Amino acid sequence: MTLTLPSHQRQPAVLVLEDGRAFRGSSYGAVGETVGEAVFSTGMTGYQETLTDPSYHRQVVVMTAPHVGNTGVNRDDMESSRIWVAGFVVREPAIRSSNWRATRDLEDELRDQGVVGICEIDTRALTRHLRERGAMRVGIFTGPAAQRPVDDLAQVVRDAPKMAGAALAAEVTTAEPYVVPAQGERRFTVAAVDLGIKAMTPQLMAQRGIEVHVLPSTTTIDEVLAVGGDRGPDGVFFSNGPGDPATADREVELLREVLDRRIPFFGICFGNQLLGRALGFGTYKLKYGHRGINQPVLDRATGKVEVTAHNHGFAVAAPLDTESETPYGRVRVSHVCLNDDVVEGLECLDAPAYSVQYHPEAAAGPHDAAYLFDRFTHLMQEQNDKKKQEAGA
Ligand SMILES: NC(=O)CC[C@H](N)C(=O)O
Repeated sequence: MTLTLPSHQRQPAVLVLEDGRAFRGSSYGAVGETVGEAVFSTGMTGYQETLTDPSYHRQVVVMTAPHVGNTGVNRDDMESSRIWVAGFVVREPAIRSSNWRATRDLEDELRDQGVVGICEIDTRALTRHLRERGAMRVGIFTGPAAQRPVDDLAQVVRDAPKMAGAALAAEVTTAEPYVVPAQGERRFTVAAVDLGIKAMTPQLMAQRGIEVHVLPSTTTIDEVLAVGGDRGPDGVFFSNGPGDPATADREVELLREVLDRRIPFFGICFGNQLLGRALGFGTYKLKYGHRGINQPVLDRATGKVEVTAHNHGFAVAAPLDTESETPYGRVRVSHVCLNDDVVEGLECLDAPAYSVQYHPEAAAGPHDAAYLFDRFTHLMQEQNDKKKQEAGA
């Protein structure tokens, strides 16, 4: 295990935003260049889960926590098989990892996975800039690339694709279907469409007796219906994932097929945005998004406030104060973010479907919202009971 490089061994590096603002610092992780959308995460812990969350594909993540890498990386906190962030920005890397679960240093992992990063820059100033001007494209240039004129580098950044309009599910989804078995007795079988799924999500379902069939994003309705044999799936789940929900027309059509058949549906994050679209709402890009593990969300049914994990740059445009009439009946906004009133959850009142914009799988994050997984099993149980009654009647 090599220790994180002392600053005198680091290479010069520069971070350049699309509006021309530049921050000079030192290389961190792999040396090279990278571009992506600049976003900031306010999580004080959980950097390994952030780095390996496929929703961060094509995003350069700025950590507002000033000291990163303290607990190294381990085998258990991977949310997928690799790091997905396009780049990583930290104020000060930890000089050494110190945690009983650590298997190696974060910087070694970043370097081995070719993730270009920058450290020793003023991440507070950068975060304030992004809050004021909004999320924008960014480049990190380290080693020889850092010597090029900033104007040239800013042009490289402006030539990179934007996040608005990006369809990215195909780049992160599983190539082949796989099954996560139920723990204990199997009570339900669920088809989970992988738009960038995090490993914790099927785990939390499995703990509740759900056998989870994770399917590629290109899955057809027939493939969904084939899950669970002759009975079909007890429920369908759409995962979190990267990219602009406005581009996901095929997935929205698939979801409508699910809603038409009244199969219980649960969606997280990207899945919430796609339920919104399937119901006829629009989606839009937030100025700088929500990313962190301490965001207050109001459950409007109970009046309770949950402290929750977020990672989204887009949101659903649904009216907060009235129920909406949709092709699938009445729909209400079930959850809102108390920081900015952004829609954080949708509930169909006449169809077995609901979703949340935030992350009840909480990897990393508080477990306040774990009840949403129980709601899925209740919904499936209710629907199965109804079917039995109808068959008996
Ligand atoms: N974590 C997610 O599922 C993110 C959804 C979507 N890509 C967004 O940024 O809003």
